[in-house]
Formats: sequence, structure tokens, C-alpha cells
Amino acid sequence: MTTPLTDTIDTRGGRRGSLLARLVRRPAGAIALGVLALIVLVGVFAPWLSPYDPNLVDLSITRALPSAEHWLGGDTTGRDVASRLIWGTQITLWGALVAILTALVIGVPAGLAAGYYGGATDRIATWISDGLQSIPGMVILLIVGANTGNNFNILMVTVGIFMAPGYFRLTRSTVLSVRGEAYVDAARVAGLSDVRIMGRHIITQVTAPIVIQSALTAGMAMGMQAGLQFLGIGGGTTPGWGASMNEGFRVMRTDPMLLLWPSLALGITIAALAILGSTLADVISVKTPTLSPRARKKIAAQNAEKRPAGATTTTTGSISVAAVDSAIRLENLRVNYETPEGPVEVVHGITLDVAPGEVLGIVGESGSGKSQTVFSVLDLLPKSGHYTADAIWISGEDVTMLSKRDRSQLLGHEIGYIPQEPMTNLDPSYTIGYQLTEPLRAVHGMTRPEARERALAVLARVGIVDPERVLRSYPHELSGGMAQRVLIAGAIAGKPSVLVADEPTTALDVTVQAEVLELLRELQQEYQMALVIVTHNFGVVADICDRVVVMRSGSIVEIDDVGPIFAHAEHPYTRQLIAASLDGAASRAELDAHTATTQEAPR
Ligand SMILES: Nc1ncnc2c1ncn2[C@@H]1O[C@H](COP(=O)(O)OP(=O)(O)OP(=O)(O)O)[C@@H](O)[C@H]1O
Repeated sequence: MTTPLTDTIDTRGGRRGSLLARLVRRPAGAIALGVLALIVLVGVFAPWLSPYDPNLVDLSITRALPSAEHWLGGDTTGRDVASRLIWGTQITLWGALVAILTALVIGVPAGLAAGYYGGATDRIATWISDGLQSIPGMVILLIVGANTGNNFNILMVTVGIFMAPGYFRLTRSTVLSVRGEAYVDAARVAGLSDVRIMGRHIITQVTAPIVIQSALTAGMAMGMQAGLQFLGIGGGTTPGWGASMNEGFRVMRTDPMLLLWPSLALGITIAALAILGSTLADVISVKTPTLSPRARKKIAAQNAEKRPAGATTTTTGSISVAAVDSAIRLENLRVNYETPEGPVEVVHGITLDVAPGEVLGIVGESGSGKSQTVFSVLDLLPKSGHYTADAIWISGEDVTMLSKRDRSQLLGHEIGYIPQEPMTNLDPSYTIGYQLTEPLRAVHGMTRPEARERALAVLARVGIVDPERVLRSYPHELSGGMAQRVLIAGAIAGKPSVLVADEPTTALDVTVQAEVLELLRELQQEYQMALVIVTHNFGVVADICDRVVVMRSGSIVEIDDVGPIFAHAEHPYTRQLIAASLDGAASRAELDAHTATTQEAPR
């Protein structure tokens, strides 16, 4: 039985917060939202905010300059400009709303049905959508305007119909991308109706892109509406901003301000909608944030502050050999990630080392920081991540003092790396031969025949029966176990002094796991390499390691030799992990027996 470790789950990550909260956390989002909220309030409360009837003519204020009574002055026929602008806000927003609702009501259900059902439904809907897009919208709008007495609402519904294909295509493509997901199949198997599946499981995927599209479409609808009114179509008695622009345009030379105010209102609104749309897209897609150089400096300064003057550090862990004698030595390593909620530290100042020829296990449950530690050594952190350390020694050199180029040279020579997922770490477009020989030629300066010879030798050494054939093969032609052996061959081909294996057996089935561990143990002894093996499994530790580092929530809770750890682990978390890992795990003897009898045959 496996002991549950639910009480040790790290919950510091927290929730990402509501969409609105994430939006207003960004300055551009907050400003755009604030401006739009103000515009909407003006539109909604126009009857109360407007000081005069927008159509009231008072000849005494004809072309009047701004004054206390008439904030923006009077127009050419003696109407209050501010009142017309305020009422114009309402009519412009209303027009945009009618157009968007029309486009939504037509485009989204059609896109859902086309994407979900495919076949004839998809073909017919796509054909109609393409047809709509090929029709010149302005001509139709002129015809509709002429036949409906320039009815504003009907014109905006027509604008909405021409905008529906945008929603249709967006919804259809989103549905197509989720239609084959396992959870949609599961809902089908569970007997849920199509309408329910679309309404519950699929629409949720479509909502975010639709919100973004609506922000952008609103701007376009306002632009079209203004364009129509500018042409004198759909103005009505209460002018939208477009109609005011038309009036202002006619007297642009003598009264330029009459054109300026509505143009400004329209420009600001459309700009705010565009900024809102693109900020929403950023927030919703949660693009991986990248740490800016400024943020990196800030984190480094904060980490320096955490170190009391004179004292070495506030780190966890310990070291066993002198820095220059170590294969790897980390001093006060911290890893930070930039997240939508701000920087988060995921490794909290750890110190550890590996002696030459030693096998060190880094153990901990998922999320404890094992991989981030290894990635920092290998300089493999993603762009959103950043580490700081007092020093990182690799084969007696502090790599934090080296240039990026020198560091990667050193890594290429001194460290071999075996990743978690063998298949995803081989490029499907290249043969195994190319992938094995490329680093030998580029980093180790071998000629093509030398590299080929070395690749064949290491493939044979890791137990590949027909190395010549494997060299010609593409990754998809290998089994998972063979792919992992190929990666091990690649890792040792350059004769590194340290081999780092990140959960090297996780993706393999249990029989192959035993063989791969056995191989690693043999290679480590044969090449006299230091081996760092990342695992969540104490069974692996028992099998292969000399010393073990136990990590939890980004800190080291215990470091000791394997014997003492199993005999009397000090930390309760270590004891819990040991119990969870070893219950039911195959014993060393069983694994050995298995390895002796089973030899994996290549396909
Ligand atoms: N790109 C990232 N952005 C933000 N946080 C991250 C990122 N990658 C990892 N983390 C966080 O860092 C912490 C440590 O992750 P790490 O991958 O080192 O865990 P691990 O112990 O190797 O787990 P596993 O065995 O599942 O690989 C986790 O809390 C994880 O959520």
C-alpha cells in the first residue's frame, strides 16, 4: 500500500485570481477599463448628465466659444456641443451593442455547430460565412439604409450580420481544437446530450477568445457606425459621434473644434477597446512571463538582503568536499519564477555538493524543486525563471563567473544529461545517427567518421543490439526503452565527469526501469563519473545512490548517506517518503534477478 502524501502538497502557488483582478493588475488594462467605464457611465446617464436637450436650438450660442454654461460652446445652428456629445455617447454605444449582439447570436452557435458536428453542417455554415465575407458590406448597408428610411437599429443589425463570420470562424476553430479532447469523448460516453456537451464542456473554451474578439469588434462597429453617419446614413434626430463628425467636417476650416470633439471621443473609445482586447488576450492566454533584466536585478538584490552580513547564508543543506574538488557544488541556490501574480521563489537557498565518482540522489515529491535545481546547474531554466547562487561549481570551476559561451562549453564537456521523457527529447525530424554525432563533432571536435565510430561504440555499450540500424533509424522507430538507451548513449558519448539523470525511468515500464537503472550503475562505475539522479522514489535511491538529498517545497530537509537515512531518517517527511516509495517496490535482489533473465529486444 502506498502512504498518501497529501498533507505535504505545496499550496503556496495560490489561485491565479479572477480575470478582472488579473486585468486591472496590468496598467494598460486598468487604464483602458477605467476609460471605458467612464464612457459607458456617460452614455447610460446621458439624460442626467446632459445640461441641455441636444436638439434645442438657441441662436444666441451659435458658434459660441466654451463658457461656464456651455462647456464646449455652441455649434453652427446654436445647439449645445457638450450635450450633443454626451447623447452621442449613448447612441454610439447602443449601436455597437446591437451590432455585437447580432454578430454573437449568429456567429457563435453557428461556429459551435459547425465545429462540433463537422461534415455537411460545417461545409454549409463555412460556405455561408465565406459568402458573407465576399459581399461588399457598404453597398448592402446603403441599400438597407435606403429601404428602411435610414433606421439606425436595422442598420446596426446589418453591421452585426457582416461581423458574424469573425465570431463563426473563431468559435469553429476553437471547437475543432477541443472536439477530440479526452474529456469531450468521456462526456459522450457518459451519455450527455450534444447540447449539454457544447454548453458545458465546449463553450467554456470559447468564452475567452469571444470576450477578446468582442472588445475588438466593438471598436470596429463604432468605426463603421461613424463612417455611415459621416456619409449621412442612419443619423436620426439624436446624433451619434459619426453624425457630429459629419457636421464638424463641413465647417472644419472655420470651426475646427466641432470636428475635434467627436473625433477625439471616437478615437479614445476605439483605442481603449483595442488596448482592452489585446490586454485581455495577454491575460487570458497567460503567456509565460519573461523576467526582465530589471526584475532579475531586483530578485538578486532581495536575495542578497536575505543573507545576513558576515554570515554565510540562510540556506538549507550541507557540503562535504572542498569546492575545487567537487564534481558539482551549489551554494545558496534560489530559483524564482515570474508569474501573473508576480515573482515566486520555488527553490529557497539550497546548498549541496557531489564528490567525483559519487552517486547522489535528489529525492522529493512532485513540485519539491528537484528539477529546478538540476535545470539551474544545466542552465536550462525557461525564460520566466531565474536563479541566483553564491556559487555553482562544476568540476572545480565556479560557472557563475563564466561567460555564457564558456559555461556552455564547460557543460558540453563535463556534464551528460539524461532527461525524463526519452521520446520528446529526440527530434523526430533527424536520424538517431545525426543526433548522436552532431554534438560529438560540434562540441568535441571529432571528424564525421570518428563521431560515427564513437556513436556506434556507445550504442553497443548501452545494450543496443544492432547499432548500425539504430543509427539509421528515426525516433518513432524505437521503443521507449531503446530511446532512453539512445539518450544515455548520447549523454556518455562525450565522456563527461558528471552524469545528471532527471527521473530517467519515469516514462518507462517497470521491467525496462530495472534494466536502465542497472545500466546507469554500471556506466557510472566504469566511467568513474559522478551521478546525480533525480527521483521521487526511494526504491531508486536504495538501488543506486551513495548519498541522498531530500527536498520538500524548495528546501532541503535532510542530507545523509543512504545507509543512515534508511536506518534512522531524522525528518518525518523523509520517513514518510521512504514508506511511500518502498511499499510494494521490487527489492534489489528481485531487480537483479529480473535483469539477469530479461534482455530487451529492439523492434
Ligand atoms: N515555469 C514555471 N513557472 C512557475 N513555476 C514553476 C515553473 N516550473 C516549475 N515551477 C514550480 O517550481 C516548483 C518546483 O518544480 P520542479 O519541477 O522542480 O518540481 P519537481 O520536484 O522536479 O517535480 P516533478 O517530480 O513533478 O518534476 C513547483 O512548485 C512548480 O510549480
